[in-house]
Amino acid sequence: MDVFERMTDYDYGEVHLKRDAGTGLRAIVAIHDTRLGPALGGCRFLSYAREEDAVVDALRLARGMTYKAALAGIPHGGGKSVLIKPPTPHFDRAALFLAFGRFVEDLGGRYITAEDSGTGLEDMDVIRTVTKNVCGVDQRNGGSGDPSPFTALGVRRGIEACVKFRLGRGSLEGIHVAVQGVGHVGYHLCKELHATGARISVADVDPLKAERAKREFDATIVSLDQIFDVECDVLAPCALGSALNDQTVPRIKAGIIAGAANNQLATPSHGDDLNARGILYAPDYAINAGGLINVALEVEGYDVDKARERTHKIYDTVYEIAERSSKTLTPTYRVADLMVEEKLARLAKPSWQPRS
Ligand SMILES: NC(=O)c1ccc[n+]([C@@H]2O[C@H](COP(=O)([O-])OP(=O)(O)OC[C@H]3O[C@@H](n4cnc5c(N)ncnc54)[C@H](O)[C@@H]3O)[C@@H](O)[C@H]2O)c1
Repeated sequence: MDVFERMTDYDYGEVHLKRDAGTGLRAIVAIHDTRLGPALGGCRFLSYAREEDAVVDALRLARGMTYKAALAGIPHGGGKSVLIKPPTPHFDRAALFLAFGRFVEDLGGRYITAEDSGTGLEDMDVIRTVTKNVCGVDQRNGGSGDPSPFTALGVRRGIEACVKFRLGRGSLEGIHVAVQGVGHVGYHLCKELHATGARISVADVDPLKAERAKREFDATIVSLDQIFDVECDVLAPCALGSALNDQTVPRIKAGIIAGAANNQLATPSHGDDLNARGILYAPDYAINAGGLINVALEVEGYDVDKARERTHKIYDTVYEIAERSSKTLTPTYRVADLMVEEKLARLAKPSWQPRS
């Protein structure tokens, strides 16, 4: 694999690799941008068929973090770490995460790690014993807890911005929202929506989760496939990535798409298709930043009121994207990228360095 070619593809200057024979640690830390502050991003612990896939995953995800943090106004750059899961089931997990924590510490504060796929609070608590450059630790240790309610709050505010912009309505009362996936975020989103008087339809592969939404929020359950055909005001994808694809985009009846899932557009051209159909799409990384806003506050000292206050600002960000898109006839996903690129280009200061 040509690492430098991949770094060029993803516009990188800095990728760190670490191997620790004693624990089986094989770690990649990708630091995409530090102009706004130290790179912040989760740590994945997964099996990969090829090492190249792990490196590309880190590069792709860290770049996404730069955009998400910059748009949310968080003083951080984008980073991500990928730990390749040892092939043998018999490894000492605590020792491995301790070795990773030391690696993070050696990076001198340029990268701050957190939970991601395959890692949990216990792993962060292990890392915390050897470095302070970690967030998402246990609430008993000053951590920020479950990010999902904050992500859901941000999505509700983003939906409100879209409804105001597109329908001229200052409230969600009577607005019909179809929620795909009522897991951690989708459940809390339904709770937020129900409290505002919105009408809710839901679909989930897990019938118990759909039933819970029906019971608690008077939601109407529809089949997994039908969720894209619901005659509603807002479609909120809150399940997996690529929900907006060749099969689904032509069927969507909603005038607004605003949900929590990451990477909702199967390809950028699906964002163009939505724009051509006159559907207002709230870019995923703009609207789902509440969880990141919440966890990032651990770096300066966690404060739940500040987390809520900052998450509420997602309304303004999404509204501005909708306005600029409408004025410039540019798809919203592209407007969001441009807003980040303009912001980063304005920064004259050099990359963030630790205080001496
Ligand atoms: N948890 C957060 O704070 C957070 C933050 C930012 C982005 N996200 C993104 O939001 C999405 C949801 O995250 P989560 O933490 O709620 O995950 P989750 O796994 O708790 O919930 C996802 C739900 O979607 C359901 N689902 C899966 N496939 C489905 C399908 N085809 N149709 C309908 N339902 C389906 C699952 O059964 C599950 O209930 C993910 O894309 C995640 O990356 C989450």
